[in-house]
Amino acid sequence: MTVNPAHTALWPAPHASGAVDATVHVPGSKSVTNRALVLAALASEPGWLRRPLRSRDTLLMAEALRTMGVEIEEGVGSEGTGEFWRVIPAGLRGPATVDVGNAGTVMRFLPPVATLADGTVRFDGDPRSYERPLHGVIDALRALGARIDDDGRGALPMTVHGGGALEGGPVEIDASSSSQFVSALLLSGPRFNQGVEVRHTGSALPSMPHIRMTVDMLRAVGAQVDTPESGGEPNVWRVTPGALLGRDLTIEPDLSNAQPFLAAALVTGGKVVIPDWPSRTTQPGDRLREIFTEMGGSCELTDYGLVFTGSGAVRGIDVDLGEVGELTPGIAAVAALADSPSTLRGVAHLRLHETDRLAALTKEINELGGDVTETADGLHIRPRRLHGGVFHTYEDHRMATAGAIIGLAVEGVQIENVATTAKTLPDFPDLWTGMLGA
Ligand SMILES: O=C(O)C1=C[C@@H](OP(=O)(O)O)[C@@H](O)[C@H](O)C1
Ligand SMILES: C=C(OP(=O)(O)O)C(=O)O
Repeated sequence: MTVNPAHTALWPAPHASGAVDATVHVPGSKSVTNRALVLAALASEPGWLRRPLRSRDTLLMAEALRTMGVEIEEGVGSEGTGEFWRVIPAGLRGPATVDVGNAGTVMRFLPPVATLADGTVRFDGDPRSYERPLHGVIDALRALGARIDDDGRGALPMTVHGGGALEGGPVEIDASSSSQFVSALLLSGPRFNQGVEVRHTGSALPSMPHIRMTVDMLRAVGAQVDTPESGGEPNVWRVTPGALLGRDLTIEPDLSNAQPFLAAALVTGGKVVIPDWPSRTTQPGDRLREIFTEMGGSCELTDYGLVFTGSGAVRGIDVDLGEVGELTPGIAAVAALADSPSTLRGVAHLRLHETDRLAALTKEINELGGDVTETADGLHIRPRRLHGGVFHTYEDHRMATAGAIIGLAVEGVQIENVATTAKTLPDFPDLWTGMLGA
């Protein structure tokens, strides 16, 4: 096996010599960009995405849709409007091969789309993608009338034999390992002959804000969606069949990717401004306003954006992160630098994210001298004086940014493969050094 030198390269994480004071323009949301691409591809007229995120996960999504026949033109708008993608839907077709990389959104959102294609669509990806749960999507699609060949594990690689249409209707799934199973079925639901009714039957469903994001974005393109919150049964979502509108959508900044920059203000007692922070959003990163305030900061949401200020003190926290699991690595990093212990709960499913995040955080923080223990569904973090060393990242973008947060406060931290941040934030190293005024 050849080793990619980028994967073993070490990046000296910059140490902050004082309080940071910066404005950071954070690129667009991965979750919004990839939903917008799917919905635009399924629409009955062209649509626009403005300021889309250009990162590995979103470029994989765009490329996959292109291989199924969708046209996506890229351009730059007039002054100040930034880049745009114009999506021109077409009859979806195979044969096609989709590389999902290690993008949960691509591997889960596209198999339902592929059932609508005329022809076979082969799905493959990074080695880790073979281990990430997909059974909820595969079993549900089979129950709704799709023909799918996999190797019997209910995982990648697999082939969807698209028949040009899918019957759809009611289906039960256990989405306790990923909310993306529910989002995947809902996103394509309007295009199934009978729509779809998804009933989650397992234990706690993680990442509810991401399901709300799916529902909001479906409604914005004209879909009719009934949800538990709109008076329906608990754990049941129903999408009525119907055509989708093309939309002109400006993508919000990725609030989960704003996390390391806010954390920088918190751990250095400085100030960071994130322009264009939305006043209303379904992004889970919006919970950072509350979580990082409890950990010692304060924030003000203005018309310009979010102004976040650290106080100099960093406090531990006891918090259930089940709704906002993707924030866990950054919160764990801050917790390791706090003045009191933390307990992070409700995130057992992170063991099947980009890497086993609970094991990776425990190992890497402890190797810098920390005291972290894994629990059944999270982490106990007792802050200790940390020292420098190599912070391994396991091809996980959020491990790399977590290590960078620790590096601000601890001299001599080296991040392995910082390039892995390209999954959702290719500009990370430049934004980070820019924030520090380097
Ligand atoms: O739908 C989405 O865009 C996402 C849902 C969540 O997945 P899980 O429910 O699998 O945690 C989240 O962690 C992921 O980063 C993005
Ligand atoms: C879990 C994540 O990604 P994915 O969309 O691949 O599930 C994440 O970005 O933290």
